[in-house]
Amino acid sequence: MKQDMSLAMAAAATRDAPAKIVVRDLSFFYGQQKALKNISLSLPEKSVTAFIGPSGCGKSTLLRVFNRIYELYPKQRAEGEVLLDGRNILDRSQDLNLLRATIGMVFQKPTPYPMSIYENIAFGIRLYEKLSRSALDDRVEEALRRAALWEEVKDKLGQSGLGLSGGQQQRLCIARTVAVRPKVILLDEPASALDPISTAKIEELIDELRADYTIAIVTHNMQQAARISSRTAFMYLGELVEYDDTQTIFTSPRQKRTEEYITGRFG
Ligand SMILES: Nc1ncnc2c1ncn2[C@@H]1O[C@H](COP(=O)(O)OP(=O)(O)OP(=O)(O)O)[C@@H](O)[C@H]1O
Repeated sequence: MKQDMSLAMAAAATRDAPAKIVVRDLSFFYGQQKALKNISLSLPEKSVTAFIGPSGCGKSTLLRVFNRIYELYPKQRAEGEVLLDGRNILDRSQDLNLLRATIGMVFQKPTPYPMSIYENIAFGIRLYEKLSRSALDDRVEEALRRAALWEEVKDKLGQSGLGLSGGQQQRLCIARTVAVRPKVILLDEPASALDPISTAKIEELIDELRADYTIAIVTHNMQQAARISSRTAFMYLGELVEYDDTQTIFTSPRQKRTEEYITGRFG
């Protein structure tokens, strides 16, 4: 009941929030295969939007378009527009390094760099800013605190990030993303490789980050989508089937296919 109330409040706040990202008629191709079909939707600012749908429906592909990771692969291309604060990030003139600092991404498998915990955070900051050692120390601490990891690592900042547990590694990756002060954070199944306690920590963290960042999360876990997002998009075979307040999607979806999916009748 408490959860229903807070979701309803989050949804109401989201309805009034300005759009941070506006997707217009977006299609995506892996060679000849059209993996996203004319998607249009807006992500409200400072809120969590969840993307759900059966395997292969295009959730990760959509997230990968938002920071143009696909550019690394020659046969992949996007058509349409993705406006961030009104500017089309698919435009050729967009600086990709700047884009990836503005729109950070965390993957399913924790991917710390093979360097110290401190350097995992400091490395990205140094790419974009020239800071004194003490200012850098402060930024590293701030990022680790934001990711609820500081208390666990403050006495071993010089040790390898690879020596942390899976859940801690994932929070380190979130800290690394937050450290460069992005506007948007993309999370691609960030907790699916983690145990329930680590998953709960990541969910708590997302709940805190929503106050400052626009967050898009792909998840297979429908309870997780219901717990942490205020808007939910249901995708199927590269199409956006339904997009609404999370509570509406989970309690009274308009499309039959959405209902079948959330009630576990397919997928
Ligand atoms: N690198 C690739 N090359 C060719 N086709 C791809 C590639 N990556 C994904 N696809 C195809 O694009 C479609 C969408 O895949 P995508 O990974 O975005 O789906 P998804 O909803 O995230 O799936 P999952 O939940 O299993 O991660 C699928 O048909 C998939 O086979």
